Amino acid sequence: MKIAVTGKGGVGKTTFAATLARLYADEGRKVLAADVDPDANLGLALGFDDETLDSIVPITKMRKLVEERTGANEENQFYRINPKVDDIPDTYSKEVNGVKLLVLGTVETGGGGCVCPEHVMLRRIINNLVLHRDDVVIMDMEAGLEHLGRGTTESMDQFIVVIEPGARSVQTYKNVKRLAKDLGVKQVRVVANKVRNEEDEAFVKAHIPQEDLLGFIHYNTEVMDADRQGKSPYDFSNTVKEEITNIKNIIDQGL
Ligand SMILES: Nc1ncnc2c1ncn2[C@@H]1O[C@H](COP(=O)(O)OP(=O)(O)OP(=O)(O)O)[C@@H](O)[C@H]1O
Repeated sequence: MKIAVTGKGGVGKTTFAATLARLYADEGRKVLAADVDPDANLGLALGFDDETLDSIVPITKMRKLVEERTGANEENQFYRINPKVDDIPDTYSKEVNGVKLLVLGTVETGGGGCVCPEHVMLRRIINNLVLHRDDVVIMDMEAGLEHLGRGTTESMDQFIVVIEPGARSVQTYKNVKRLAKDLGVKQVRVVANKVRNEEDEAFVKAHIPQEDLLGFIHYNTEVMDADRQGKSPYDFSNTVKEEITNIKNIIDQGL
């Protein structure tokens, strides 16, 4: 199962991605969670301690590794566009609560899809995760899709946008849907988070087609408490766990 979770900063992609990862791990599945976010914080939500997290360097910031694999350095502007990366997920991930975390970080492409060595590495690792791993892969990504090539998206099982009940989030969903269509993604699905009441639910239902709506996660102060204490929301809120379990069931049934 390969799942990409996208959305604007702060909407709750990390909360959702981390909880989903832990639910799969609880079933005994091998789970790899990849953090492809400039504000990489998936580790905390999975349950890592601060010390371990401080020791993790995102792959895209490992200059030596990028140089070694791509052949690019200050003198050499030419580099391999197909660097070897298949060993990277196992070598550079760390495990907690049954989930392996691989922090990739991100590369600023200015929306134009730069072809710097770091970006080549990032795209190739993501491609490798999606095409060549047989376990569950959950990617926590920023809204842009520039790290995904067509070959990658065609093999992705779920493309999920996390939104809040508001016009700006709906706009993000529409933008992602447009970009995703160009990349051959069959369906972009939505998880509406921080839903407070029936009006919020009605707003979401009015703006998101029924077939794209995976479910709701309600606004819950336990999630904020977990965040404040640097803990996994999974260990703090049974309600959110149940809501995300319901969403997972829909995903698993292939509905
Ligand atoms: N259902 C919820 N109820 C209340 N607060 C929530 C809920 N979901 C997320 N939050 C809070 O919203 C904030 C952002 O959540 P989270 O880090 O999961 O979002 P994100 O989209 O991954 O953000 P970023 O892009 O900055 O990584 C956190 O403080 C989190 O505790």
